[in-house]
Amino acid sequence: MRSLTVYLKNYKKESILAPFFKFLEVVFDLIVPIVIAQIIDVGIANHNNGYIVQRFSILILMAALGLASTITAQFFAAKASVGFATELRQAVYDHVQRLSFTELDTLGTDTLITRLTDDVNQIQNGLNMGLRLLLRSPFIVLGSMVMAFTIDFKCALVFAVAIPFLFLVVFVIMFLSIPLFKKVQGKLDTVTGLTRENLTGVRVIRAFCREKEAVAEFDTRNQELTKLNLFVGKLSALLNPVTYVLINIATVILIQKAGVEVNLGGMQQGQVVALYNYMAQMIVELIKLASLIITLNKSAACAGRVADILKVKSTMDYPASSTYSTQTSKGFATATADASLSETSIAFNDVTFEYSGAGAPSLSHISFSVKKGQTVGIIGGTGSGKTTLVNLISRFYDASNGTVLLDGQNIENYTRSDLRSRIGVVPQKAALFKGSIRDNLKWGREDASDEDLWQALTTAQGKEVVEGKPGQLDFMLEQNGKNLSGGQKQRLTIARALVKKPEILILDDSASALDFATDAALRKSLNRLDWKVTTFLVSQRSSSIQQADLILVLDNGTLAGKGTHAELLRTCDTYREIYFSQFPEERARYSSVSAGNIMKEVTV
Ligand SMILES: Nc1ncnc2c1ncn2[C@@H]1O[C@H](COP(=O)(O)OP(=O)(O)OP(=O)(O)O)[C@@H](O)[C@H]1O
Repeated sequence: MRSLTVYLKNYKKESILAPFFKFLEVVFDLIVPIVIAQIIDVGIANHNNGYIVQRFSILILMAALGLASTITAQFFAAKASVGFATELRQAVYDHVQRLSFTELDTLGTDTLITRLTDDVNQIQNGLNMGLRLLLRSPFIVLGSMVMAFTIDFKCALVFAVAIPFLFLVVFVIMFLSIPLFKKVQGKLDTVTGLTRENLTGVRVIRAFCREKEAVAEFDTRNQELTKLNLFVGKLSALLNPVTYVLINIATVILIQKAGVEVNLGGMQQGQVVALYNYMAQMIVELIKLASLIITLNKSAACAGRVADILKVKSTMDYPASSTYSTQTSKGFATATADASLSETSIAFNDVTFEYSGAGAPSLSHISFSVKKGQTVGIIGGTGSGKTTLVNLISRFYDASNGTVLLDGQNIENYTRSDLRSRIGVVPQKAALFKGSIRDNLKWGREDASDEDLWQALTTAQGKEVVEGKPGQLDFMLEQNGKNLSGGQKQRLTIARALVKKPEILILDDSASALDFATDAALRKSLNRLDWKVTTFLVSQRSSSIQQADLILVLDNGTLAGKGTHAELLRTCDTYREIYFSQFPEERARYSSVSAGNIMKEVTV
């Protein structure tokens, strides 16, 4: 939590001035009861109107100065807390952007959203209140005691005994509720997650008539959150009655003692009024302190959660500059040392990969190499590891064992920007962002001209889609591109990757929403690109990858076969199984010819 104070460094002046002006306000507040006592004991007692008017003017001056101090303190506290929250939110967001997918998978999106929004807001509130009240309340409480001692020693002892009790109550309740506030935020994460899941999947919920179950589950989680919130609220609410009881007992004792003193002539009535005023000021301050402590507890819990995110270190490092020209990649010679490697675009050298906490590898001992300009088809059953394999090429994850090589060099030796500029990825789930089609396509390359964008759209079979929209490239997409169909989104995401003119193009099942004719047209135009590109085509459809120079067949995380379509039909059972399940008529033809002349017989 202390680590977060670094985000206050640009607001040092404000963080000092806010409590300073609060302190001035306290001084003016503490002078008031003394002036009132003088009006009673001197002005009223001696019927001295001039004195009363003079002291009354002082009271007005104190009030005016107090008000000015309050406003100034509020201004500085607001400036510091809002500025701090802005910097903290930005820092957490930047940090999250630098984390690898391994950390993001472990943390989870829901808690990141709560921490970036609600938690940062709670910290901002806590800081604002803290800067204004954290010093004010103790100043008033201790200041009242000091002033009481200047009036009457015996009566002031009442203050001296009551104050430690009051602080004890405040601290006990504080220590009991801090861990509970952390739990409340955890439950809030769950409710946020459930809300997100239910709202994004609302169509599916309705299609499967699961509304009742979804509402029931939300209700349960919401009730849990409410119950805990109520419990913490009740615990915190104890603070006010307990402090009231203590302070009222102290007031009764004070008035009794002061009354006796006045009767004995040791004190004047005005002084009793002043002592009572100090006690009353303490009540008000302790109530404020109680709500301040509740707010501070909440923000302390939230600050801990935000600090936890900032403590997470990315397990993926990128070199400051690409080191591949001087370093030898693990197990492989440098490109200059081995000319054959310079022809290799991507190579996997005995790669094994396990997701953090998964318990078993998703890819085991994968080895293959792909020449520049080749098209690679990746096929396999659901969950066989196809996406995982291409994610290692983009370095979304690092291999647990073995090496991934790009141009004969360990992929870990490339800078982030170097790597990203070489690889164009079209993910399985088409993701587009709020903005014009032009803005979205330019993610591929900032300086791309409209002509470049249309060219990419033509290749991606998306030209007609954009031509059909009002404003064409200026057509505004809604969040997640939800005003487009699934197939239209896929075409735009493919075009976005092509705008970059990458050396390596990865299409992760990204033509699944296209009809067969469009899919075929897309593959045809990808073969006619005017730059040399190595293409990875992940697909469930045999027809989509049949023409590839190399097909990788995955089965439960292992490489069941690699080769061309014809080779795999001869050598790989898994491939045959997939192919014949999609082209059952070919099975009969396959059985009727010998494995030797299958290449001629099977339609490719
Ligand atoms: N983030 C993750 N954390 C843990 N396990 C994961 C994660 N992503 C995938 N897996 C697991 O890794 C295995 C391979 O998943 P992958 O997404 O690579 O399969 P796939 O062949 O692309 O499947 P599909 O064709 O359904 O897209 C699966 O068993 C899956 O459960």
